Amino acid sequence: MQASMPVITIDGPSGSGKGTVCRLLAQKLGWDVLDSGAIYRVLALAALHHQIALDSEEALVPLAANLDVQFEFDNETDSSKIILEGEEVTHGIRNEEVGAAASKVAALPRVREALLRRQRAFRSENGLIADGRDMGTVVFPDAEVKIYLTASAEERAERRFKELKERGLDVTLGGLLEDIKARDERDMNRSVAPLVPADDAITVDTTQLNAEQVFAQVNKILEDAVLAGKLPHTSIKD
Ligand SMILES: Nc1ncnc2c1ncn2[C@@H]1O[C@H](COP(=O)(O)OP(=O)(O)OP(=O)(O)O)[C@@H](O)[C@H]1O
Ligand SMILES: Nc1ccn([C@H]2C[C@H](O)[C@@H](COP(=O)(O)O)O2)c(=O)n1
Repeated sequence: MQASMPVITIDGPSGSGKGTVCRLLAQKLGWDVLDSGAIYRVLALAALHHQIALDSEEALVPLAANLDVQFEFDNETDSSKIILEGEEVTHGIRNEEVGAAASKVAALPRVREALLRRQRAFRSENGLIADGRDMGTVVFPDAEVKIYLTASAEERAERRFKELKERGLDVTLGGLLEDIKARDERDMNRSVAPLVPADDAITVDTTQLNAEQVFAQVNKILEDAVLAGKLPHTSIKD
């Protein structure tokens, strides 16, 4: 069964370029993508809407278990549309406030447990590229290929600064660097599923690489995986 359902996991800290690589890979391979961070972000936004405290595991577990969220593919924009409780939140979840809130709810063990099945259900006959923090360690420990992307906090803050400025948001580089360091600290040091590379992950430090160079390195890793018999050669198109 596994050979027909390969999974590639891409884990790493915020701004390391996971989403960018996943999008490029999905376009190239035609595989499905799990953006697990979006699930935590949607849960955090739902908690904020319902005025549920971000450390209340008791209240967050039922919210997570019954989360009314749909990921709909939008042919017009060639991207996913996220609908929470009937309202589109595709862009509303992409800010630092929701990111920090997601990192807080994600630190609660029973919340993670409640979201596990929903994430594993993304495994698809097409093949799956899974983006997150614990894809290779917890959600898909049997993934055929595991990649860990990283970059210095300063470089990640610069990237985010550029992105948010282009979106017209009023942010400072210093503030974003603080946010990134706080998020790293929480995501890497929580008691459950902390952000660490899986033992069998290949690490790519993207600090000095542009997106094209990162994509080239990831492609090389996939080609090597085909040669090693970990991925079917039919799964990698030129
Ligand atoms: N190698 C790179 N060099 C420079 N900028 C990059 C690189 N990779 C991605 N970026 C840019 O950095 C920003 C963050 O990238 P991306 O969203 O892919 O990171 P991420 O790891 O998915 O972050 P998060 O976990 O917070 O969702 C984006 O604006 C993206 O265009
Ligand atoms: N597999 C995952 C994915 C995400 N999280 C948490 C921790 C992150 O800080 C937050 C937002 O993720 P992002 O969209 O920035 O990738 O969600 C996690 O704990 N596990």
